[in-house]
Amino acid sequence: MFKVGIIGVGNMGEAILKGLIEKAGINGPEIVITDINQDRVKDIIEKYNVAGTDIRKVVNLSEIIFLAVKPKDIESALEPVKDLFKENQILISVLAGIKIEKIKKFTEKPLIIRIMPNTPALIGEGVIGVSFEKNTEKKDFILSLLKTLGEVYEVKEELLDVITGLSGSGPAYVFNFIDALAQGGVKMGLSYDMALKIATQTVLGSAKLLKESGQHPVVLRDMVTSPAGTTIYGLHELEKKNFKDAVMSAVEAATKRSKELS
Ligand SMILES: NC(=O)C1=CN([C@@H]2O[C@H](COP(=O)(O)OP(=O)(O)OC[C@H]3O[C@@H](n4cnc5c(N)ncnc54)[C@H](OP(=O)(O)O)[C@@H]3O)[C@@H](O)[C@H]2O)C=CC1
Ligand SMILES: O=C(O)[C@@H]1CCC=N1
Repeated sequence: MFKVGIIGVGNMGEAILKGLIEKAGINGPEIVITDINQDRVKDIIEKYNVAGTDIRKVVNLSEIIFLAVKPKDIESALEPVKDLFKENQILISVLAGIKIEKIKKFTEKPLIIRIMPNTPALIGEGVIGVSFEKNTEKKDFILSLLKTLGEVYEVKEELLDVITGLSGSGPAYVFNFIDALAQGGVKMGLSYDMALKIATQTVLGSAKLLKESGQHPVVLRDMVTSPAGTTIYGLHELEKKNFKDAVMSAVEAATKRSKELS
């Protein structure tokens, strides 16, 4: 038996895999993976020293199975193996939008858990929303495993859509913001390389200050903003371009899209 099986080792499957090996102390040979993309399988086996096999063996041989295919591929992944699941297994779906109820239509046997991680799980700095199909004595174990990937928030299943729109998709918004900051620096004369480093540290340092100080973001914002100084001129431009409106709408739109995927 393998401790963990992963079906679909794309961006998220690899993030979970790397997190489990580097942060949860699970050894490569205790993990088995499968993917329809054979080049991907080969790469991942070489990179992490995991086992690779077909999906039937992954389902047959794993205690915990992460399902990390795109929502559109759920049927092609689960239909052929639906009769292979066993009562004592745990099936953890990372699929955006796909409800536990839908997964149970394929199989009633394993305990089904839905998570919504994000890519910073690659370095143990993720956010992971989680909903359990039902209460289980395995909950503490699963939560401790997920905590190695980042901060874990247990929520009612319907709120996983919001977590998807906020932290699941959030890294993409943040990377766009960092790139935009850097490009602003380039427009004003810095090299992109230097501007990107400065933008990245500005976001990281601000996030750390917010977290470690426990202060409200508005208090920290006001600490930066001198009367008639530079910052208020910059903030005014963001206000004119509806920055907060744009960010709130992004979370709203992604949340709605997650609901549509079900
Ligand atoms: N990327 C992210 O930041 C996040 C993603 N998610 C969720 O994670 C899931 C995966 O997303 P992501 O990793 O980005 O997607 P990817 O496309 O990068 O990875 C999915 C992998 O699964 C493979 N695959 C498709 N069908 C099957 C099948 N039947 N059996 C085995 N493997 C299959 C794909 O192959 P091929 O490419 O050839 O189709 C691909 O290699 C999605 O459901 C998404 O909602 C959740 C949180 C964050
Ligand atoms: O874009 C997506 O659908 C996935 C879900 C959250 C992040 N990426």
